[in-house]
Amino acid sequence: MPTPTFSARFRCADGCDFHAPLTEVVYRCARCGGLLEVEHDLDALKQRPAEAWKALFEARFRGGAWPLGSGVWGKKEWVYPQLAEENVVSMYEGGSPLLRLDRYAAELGLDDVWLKECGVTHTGSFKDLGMTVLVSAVKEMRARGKAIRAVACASTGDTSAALAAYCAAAGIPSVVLLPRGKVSTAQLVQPIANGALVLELDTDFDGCMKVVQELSQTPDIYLANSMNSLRIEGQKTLSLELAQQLGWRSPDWIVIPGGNLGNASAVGKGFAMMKELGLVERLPRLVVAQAEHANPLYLAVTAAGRKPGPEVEVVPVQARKTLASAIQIGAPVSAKRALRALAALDGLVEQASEQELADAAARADRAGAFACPHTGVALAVLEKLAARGTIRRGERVVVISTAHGLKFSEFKVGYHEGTLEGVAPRLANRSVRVAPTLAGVEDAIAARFGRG
Ligand SMILES: Cc1ncc(COP(=O)(O)O)c(C=O)c1O
Repeated sequence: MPTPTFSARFRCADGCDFHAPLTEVVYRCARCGGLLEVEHDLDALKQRPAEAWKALFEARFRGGAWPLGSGVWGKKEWVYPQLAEENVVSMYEGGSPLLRLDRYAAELGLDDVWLKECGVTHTGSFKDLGMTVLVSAVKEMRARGKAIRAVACASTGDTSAALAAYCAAAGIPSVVLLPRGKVSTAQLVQPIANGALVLELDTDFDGCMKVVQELSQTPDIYLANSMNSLRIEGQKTLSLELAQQLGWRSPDWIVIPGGNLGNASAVGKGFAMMKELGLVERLPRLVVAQAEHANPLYLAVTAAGRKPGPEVEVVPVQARKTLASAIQIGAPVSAKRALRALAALDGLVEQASEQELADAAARADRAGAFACPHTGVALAVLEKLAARGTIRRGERVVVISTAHGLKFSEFKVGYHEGTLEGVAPRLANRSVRVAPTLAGVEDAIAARFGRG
């Protein structure tokens, strides 16, 4: 049988009859102004049976064949099928570990808890998954003669790191708008090192987002935030990859931290596509976890007093300072997309306080993880749902870890030294200063573990 021709294009996510090729500079529907999504020719994809897709994806996974060994480009037909291979800008993203956290699960009265470590990747966060697609698309557009001077984003830190790295690899100028004083040192130094134009604005993320949207009205400055649905296509592979790692079975629950809410919608899209094409039999339930200091989705769903769905109106809030700085977002651009994913995946929204997120990260660390504060938000919400009996023993849970803990060393050190504002560290582990002698070391061991 000849290989079917796979294709994808933009369409209005709100259902207007608006379409555009992926090589066009367009972020919103020309009719209603709503966000776009990437629409795949599902009939063409269905011509290959589910078992054949699984075998193909597995054969490519983490292999040496460039770029198909990438977790994203190994699924190219489902992401951006028409992209010319020479325009792929890849840093071997994806292929991140899925850890089983047995000791942590036992503390919660659960027995099947996994951590999908999206931070174990080139720039240390899940943002690489979407950025490889977006920057590749820009390379393709430039190769076709489109005048794109630079690619720009507003960021709480991780998006800017990914944009700068992929643009540096491709030789494309990048501009990042950061809220001054609200990103970690490690996050700030990444785009600086990769040669981006780093602009620190005296505002919060929502303020940066407003400016970058105005900036990208100029067609030669391409917008790299996740309102650009090319990013969602790459992030969607997270679902495919974790299903693959679980033997093409959906977990019962996925718990994910939510800020601008692009990632939650990407996870929903990945599972919906796998179900439609027969790669998984059922959908998992989706839990979006928000920091109590930046919780517009939680407030909206609670106020509506109903299951989350697209009818819920999300009213922007002034996000307050949170240890989970990358999700300090009060006006989530992808709220509607995420609400659709929550409706499709029988979802829930919960929140976590600063104390809860910090303790949850420390608790998981005690069982071998090294959780960033955003992952801490998701873990704290898992702990609440387990305590409430919503998530039970015998159910499989995957928590999405969105960044590497090392990017947030100020948070980790602050917790254990007891210097985090408003947090009483219940699980602090202080280093012990001892005399440089055998007796000094033995005394310290005895003090912690008792005499042998
Ligand atoms: C580490 C980390 N976790 C979670 C998020 C939230 O993702 P989203 O904005 O897609 O909801 C972000 C980015 O905003 C992030 O950088």
